[in-house]
Amino acid sequence: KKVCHVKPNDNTDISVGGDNVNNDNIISKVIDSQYFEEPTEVPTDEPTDLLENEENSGSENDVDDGICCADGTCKDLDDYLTQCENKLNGVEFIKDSEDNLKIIKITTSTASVEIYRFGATLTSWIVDGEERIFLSKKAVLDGTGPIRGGIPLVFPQFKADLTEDLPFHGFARISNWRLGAIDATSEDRKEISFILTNDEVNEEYLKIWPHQFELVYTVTLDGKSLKTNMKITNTGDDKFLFNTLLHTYYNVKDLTKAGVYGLLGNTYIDTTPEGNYERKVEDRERVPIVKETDYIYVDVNQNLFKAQTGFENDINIEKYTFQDVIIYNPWIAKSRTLEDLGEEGYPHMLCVEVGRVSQPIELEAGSVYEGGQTITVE
Ligand SMILES: O=P(O)(O)OC[C@H]1O[C@H](O)[C@H](O)[C@@H](O)[C@@H]1O
Repeated sequence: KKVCHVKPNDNTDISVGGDNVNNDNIISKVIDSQYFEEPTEVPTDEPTDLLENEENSGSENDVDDGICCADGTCKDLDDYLTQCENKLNGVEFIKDSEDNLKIIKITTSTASVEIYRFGATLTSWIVDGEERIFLSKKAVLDGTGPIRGGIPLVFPQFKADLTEDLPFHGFARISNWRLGAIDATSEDRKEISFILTNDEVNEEYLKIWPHQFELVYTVTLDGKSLKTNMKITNTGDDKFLFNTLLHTYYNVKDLTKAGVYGLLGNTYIDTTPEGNYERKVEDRERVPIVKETDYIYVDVNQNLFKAQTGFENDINIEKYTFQDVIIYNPWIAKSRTLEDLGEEGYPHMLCVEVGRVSQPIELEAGSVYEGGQTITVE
C-alpha cells in the first residue's frame, strides 16, 4: 500500500460554524459532515505506510506543513515529489517547463481527473471514456487568471459581494495551493487534498481581507462518483465573513437536450439582464437551457439534482451543507464579452454550482465549516 499524507497540524476544535444558524441548522450540519466524513483508513498492519497518527506527531521527523511519505519520513513538497513520484499507483505529476508541479492526474479503473495546482481547479473528469467537465478551448492555463471551465473554487467572496477591492469570486481560484494528502491505495477509489492558508495567498489580498484561515479541498474519485469537499477553518482569533461555491462547469454534448431537475418550488434570484434580480419561484420540474441563464436558488432544502447534458447518461448531483444552487449559461451575447470562452464556447457548457452565496457565512475563531457535493454518472 502506498499512502502519502500531510501531518496533522493542530488541535482545532471541530465545531461547525454557520450563517444565521439556528439549532436545527447546526444539527443538520453536524449530521451532514459526520455522514460524509470519510477518514482515511490507517493500515494498522503496515504502520510505516502512513505517518498521520498521534504517535508520530512531535517526533524528530515532524516538519510543519510537511508531508509524510510512503518511505516513512516527513518531507517537504519537493522531496515529496521526488520520493513519491512514480510510486503512487494511478497518480501522475505533470510539471511545467521550469519543473514546477502544474497538474496532477489521477486514474482509477473507471475514471480519471486532472487538477491544476493553480486554484486547485479540477479541469477534467473522464468516466467510461467520456469527458464530463467542460474546459474552454480558450481557457488561460498559465496561472495568470482564473481557469474558464472545470471546477473553480469561489472563496472568500462571490462576485464582488464583500468588496470590489478583492478579485471577483475571491482569491482561492487564482492562488497556488499546496498539496495535502494523497491516498492511492485502492484501484477504484483515490483521494487527493489541496491546502490553501493565508500563508499562500498574495499579501495584497490579505490587506483587504485580513484573516487567518485554512482551506482543505478534497477530491475523491470513487467508481463513477466524484466528491469535492471544501473544509474551511478559521485559524485566527477573530470571526470572519465569507462565501464559497464549487463553480462546476459540466461538459455539454447537446445544449438542446440540457436541463436541470430538482429545483421545483424553490425561490431563485434571476440575475440575468432580463431578470433584473427579480425573485421568482421555480415552477418547472426541469429547467431547460434556452437563453441566458444565471439563477441563484436560495436556501434549497432539497439535496438531489440531476443535470442533463446531452450525453446518454445524466449526472446526479448530491450537495451537502451548502444551501444555494446556481444554474449558469452565458448564452450568445455574454459569451462574446468573455474572451476566454467566446461565442463558440457556450453551447458546450452548463454550470450547476453548489455553495453559499446568497448571504455571508460568519465563522467564529477556531470553527470549521464544511460542505460539498458528490456527482455521479448514472
Ligand atoms: O466569469 P466568471 O468570473 O468566471 O464568473 C462566471 C459566473 O459565475 C457565476 O455563475 C455567476 O452567477 C455569474 O454571474 C458569473 O458570470
